[in-house]
Amino acid sequence: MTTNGTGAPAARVANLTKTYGTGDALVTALDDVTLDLANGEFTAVMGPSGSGKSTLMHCCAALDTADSGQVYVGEHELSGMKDKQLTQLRRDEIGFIFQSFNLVPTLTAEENITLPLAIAGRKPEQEWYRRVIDAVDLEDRLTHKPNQLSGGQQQRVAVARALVSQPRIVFADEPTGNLDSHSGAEVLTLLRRSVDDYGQTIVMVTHDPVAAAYADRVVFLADGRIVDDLREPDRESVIQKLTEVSARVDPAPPTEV
Ligand SMILES: Nc1ncnc2c1ncn2[C@@H]1O[C@H](COP(=O)(O)OP(=O)(O)OP(=O)(O)O)[C@@H](O)[C@H]1O
Repeated sequence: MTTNGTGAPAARVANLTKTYGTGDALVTALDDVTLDLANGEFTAVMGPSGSGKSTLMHCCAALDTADSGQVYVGEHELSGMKDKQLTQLRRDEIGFIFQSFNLVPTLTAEENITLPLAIAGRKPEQEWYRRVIDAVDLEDRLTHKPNQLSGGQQQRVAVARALVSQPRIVFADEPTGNLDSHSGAEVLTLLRRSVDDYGQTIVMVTHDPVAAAYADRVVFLADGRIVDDLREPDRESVIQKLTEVSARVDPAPPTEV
């Protein structure tokens, strides 16, 4: 297996290209993308609809494969791995948070949180588990089923589920897309704290400049390419960059974001 050397970033893609369809229907979803995702950093991925954000995240998270280029998660190079190894990697090294929460409706909050560990035949590391439950502030909701919880509480369960196995990297796909701004802020604060307090690495796709401002870095995609990279973003600088990126894609005068 090819490795990424010592001191590797949490994840790295190198010269990643992915197309869909053929002939007139050919779409280049990713066009020679190279990106390092540093350990302990919170990265937001933004860009117009169809710019390749989900494709990039799915390739990084071993949920999809590219046509060419390399994807590393830690020291593992994904193209060299068999299906069983990829399943193990997803289980042991990667956490996922989806827009639609994706909780199991018949299980309690606590059972949902510990499900990935149960599947892996592992028990939660007790001290870490308590810290996660404490951080997501769900102590009195652990025996509730998802339909007895608000959207924000359900997403906090999903965040706890992603964090409890101490994955190398967490991928979040529009984690606040279905939440009101107050619940969204709670979830984003929680993600931010997991980076600041525990050194968690997070990659989040979002359309929301307010959500992106919680990150350390915002990577902008357009037409399958990385076209900008912003450090220490705030809402205004993100809106400014988004306007510039949209103008590059569509030469019509930029509209207000
Ligand atoms: N399964 C597929 N078959 C064909 N084309 C696809 C497929 N998945 C994605 N695409 C195309 O690849 C390009 C990138 O799509 P992708 O979903 O990665 O963009 P995105 O930036 O996540 O968009 P959005 O913000 O709308 O979710 C788009 O042109 C899309 O239509």
